[in-house]
Amino acid sequence: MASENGSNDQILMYAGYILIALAVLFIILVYLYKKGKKKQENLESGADINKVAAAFHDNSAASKPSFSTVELKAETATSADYQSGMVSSSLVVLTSPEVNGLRFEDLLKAPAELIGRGKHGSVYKVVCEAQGMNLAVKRIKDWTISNDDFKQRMTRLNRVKHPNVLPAVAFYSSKQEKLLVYEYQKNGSLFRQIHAHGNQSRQSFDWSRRLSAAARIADALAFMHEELQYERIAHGNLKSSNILLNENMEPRISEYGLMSTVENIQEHSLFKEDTYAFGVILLELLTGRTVLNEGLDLASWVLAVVSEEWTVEVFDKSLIREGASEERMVNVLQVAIKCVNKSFESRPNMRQVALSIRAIIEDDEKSMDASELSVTRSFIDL
Ligand SMILES: Nc1ncnc2c1ncn2[C@@H]1O[C@H](COP(=O)(O)OP(=O)(O)OP(=O)(O)O)[C@@H](O)[C@H]1O
Repeated sequence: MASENGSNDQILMYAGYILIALAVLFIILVYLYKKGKKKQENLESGADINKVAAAFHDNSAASKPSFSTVELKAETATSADYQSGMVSSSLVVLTSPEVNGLRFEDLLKAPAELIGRGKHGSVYKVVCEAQGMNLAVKRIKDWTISNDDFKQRMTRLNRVKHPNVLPAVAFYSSKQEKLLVYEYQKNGSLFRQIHAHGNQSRQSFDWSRRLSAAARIADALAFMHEELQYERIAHGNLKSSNILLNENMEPRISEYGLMSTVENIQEHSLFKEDTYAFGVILLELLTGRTVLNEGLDLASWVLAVVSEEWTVEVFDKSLIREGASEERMVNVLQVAIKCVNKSFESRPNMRQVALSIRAIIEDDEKSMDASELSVTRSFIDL
């Protein structure tokens, strides 16, 4: 009898174990089902795309010189996601014959390298072998512009072309971040050209090349301002690191229209902000100094020096050494000082600035012709 009771207890105990095991199994199955469902929802809402993009950037941000996104693909989106077009459809490729067929996954697959972190985001160099080109991808986080407004702006900007403005070749937009894709410019920026000390490229950046760069940038800005006057899209973040140099060392303004916002800015001051920024670039070209000097911003430093006496002290020593015309440098300095006027109403618009610089170039050319003529005459006289 006692042994019968004992075996009943054992049966009950085992039944209890089985019940507990079944309950645990049930909980695991419910958890896995919910997780799978959530993943599907995320994919539909595009959250995986962000995850892919985030992984793309975080990986290179960890200062890896390059990476293959084969790992990232496994971690985040599956190849079925790509085939379904869910991922690639998020990248809007603007009309550009050079990047025909560029897809989001091409960007993700390609080796990438962080080349700079700015105030508004980071820039990555991406080598796209399929397209046979190098791209620069700018990632902007937390820009409050709506997706629709952003798309509208990019589409509008794409219709305004100028040889000295670098167009975006593609863009991607989500609530959290925007990606802008540009052609990579291997000769770097105007900032590097002006401020790269002690190397040959700076020495070769002589007066006529500086003046020509200034004229092209001014012409391009004047053109963009006129074309985009109605939509009120200015550059908004103009600086020498956003002026890139193409294969012929000609300047191309990058990131046009990415930062300019119309909120709280009076009707005409928006474009005059660009005039101010252009004035600072002129000062960098003239002085060879960076934007911050001895605790002062460049415009205040120049104004302080100039107000003491009209002086050549501000000019880049390498320009003096090469024998650049002091008169012409002073003319450009006068234009720059007008541009950085504290009151935006008193600043010229970019068309006026462009015309002034062209007039200075003409004077420069005339005086060069005249000096060549006098050299020839003196030879003849001999
Ligand atoms: N298309 C490009 N080709 C080559 N270099 C680029 C390209 N776009 C940007 N760069 C370089 O990448 C670096 C980082 O650019 P980024 O625009 O993020 O910095 P920034 O201009 O200093 O700051 P921000 O524009 O965010 O205020 C800069 O040195 C810039 O010259």
